[in-house]
Amino acid sequence: MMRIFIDGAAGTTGLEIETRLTGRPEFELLKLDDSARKNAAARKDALNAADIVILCLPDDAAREAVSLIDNSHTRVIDASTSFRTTTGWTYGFPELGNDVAGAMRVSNPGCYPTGFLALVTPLIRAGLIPKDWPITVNAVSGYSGGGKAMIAEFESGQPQAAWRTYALTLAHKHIPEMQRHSGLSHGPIFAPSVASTYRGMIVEVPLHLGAMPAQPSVAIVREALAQAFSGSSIVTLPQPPELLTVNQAADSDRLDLFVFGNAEGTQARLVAALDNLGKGASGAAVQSLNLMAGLPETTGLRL
Ligand SMILES: NC(=O)C1=CN([C@@H]2O[C@H](COP(=O)(O)OP(=O)(O)OC[C@H]3O[C@@H](n4cnc5c(N)ncnc54)[C@H](OP(=O)(O)O)[C@@H]3O)[C@@H](O)[C@H]2O)C=CC1
Ligand SMILES: CC(=O)N[C@@H](CCC(=O)OP(=O)(O)O)C(=O)O
Repeated sequence: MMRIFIDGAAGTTGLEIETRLTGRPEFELLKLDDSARKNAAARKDALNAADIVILCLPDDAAREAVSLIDNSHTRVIDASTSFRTTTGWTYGFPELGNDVAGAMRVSNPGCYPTGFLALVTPLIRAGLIPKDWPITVNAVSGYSGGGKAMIAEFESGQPQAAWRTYALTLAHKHIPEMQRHSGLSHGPIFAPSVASTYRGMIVEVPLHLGAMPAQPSVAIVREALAQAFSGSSIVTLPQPPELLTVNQAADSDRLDLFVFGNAEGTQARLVAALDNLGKGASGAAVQSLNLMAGLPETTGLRL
């Protein structure tokens, strides 16, 4: 049995991972009781006793946790933003060709970048989108994306907006990883928003196909994505439902991709649907854990 320690197991992402791992015979979960879960000495012992640790902490606490590991065998999956563009860390998106199975340090992708990178990276690699193309990404997330604090706000009983946008300084923390792992020469314009629903997410990239140098057809774009993810049962291109809602992939660990186009074939909307707590966080972490443990990647996932 591999020993697993979830640092931050009482938080939104940590609890979801613990639920997915509970009862799995391959893993022994190391746990700290409530009085010790923020005690640095107790955390240090657990971090060093584990074969694989999963950090579900705010950025500063995640950096601290990594600094507390003083042995060479403990492997790390970090759910925070801290190491997603750090040299020496493997970006935990195996469908993009990253070697997660053999990695010592894995950064779990951000929820929005997961949708964004699945939509654009294969098209950039195929030469259909130029690296310097001006890209915009619009997105809506369930409020659990903001962790315990935002959940408390939305569930306080006070009236909440049905939808609100944010990151109006155009400097959201996910832009660096979107740029780095897509291969774009500059970051996209990113317009995220939150809806008054617990979980689920839509990430959309509109494209003027007719203005692009390769002028790819909608069919070519769809085929490039289908080919890129042909080996995956997590990232797929299902038939679009009649109504595409923010809850399309909620309560699952799937990443559903759609390509819509106008009749002339000059414009497209690339759309990714996922659960911010599924493939956007806990599902991706469990997928990476499976690979690092030498197990089939979908073990214990909800597809
Ligand atoms: N929610 C989401 O959809 C996603 C979140 N993430 C990332 O995952 C990480 C966790 O997020 P999320 O679960 O939403 O956040 P939460 O706020 O829900 O949970 C964070 C947990 O960390 C605990 N914590 C804080 N500081 C320490 C510390 N020094 N030592 C031990 N525990 C500590 C908190 O304790 P307490 O309970 O006392 O506050 C809380 O239980 C973040 O980096 C976030 O950015 C990534 C993808 C998606
Ligand atoms: C709705 C909401 O507030 N979402 C969070 C992102 C949640 C997330 O998954 O970000 P990390 O993976 O980087 O933690 C935000 O925009 O900051």
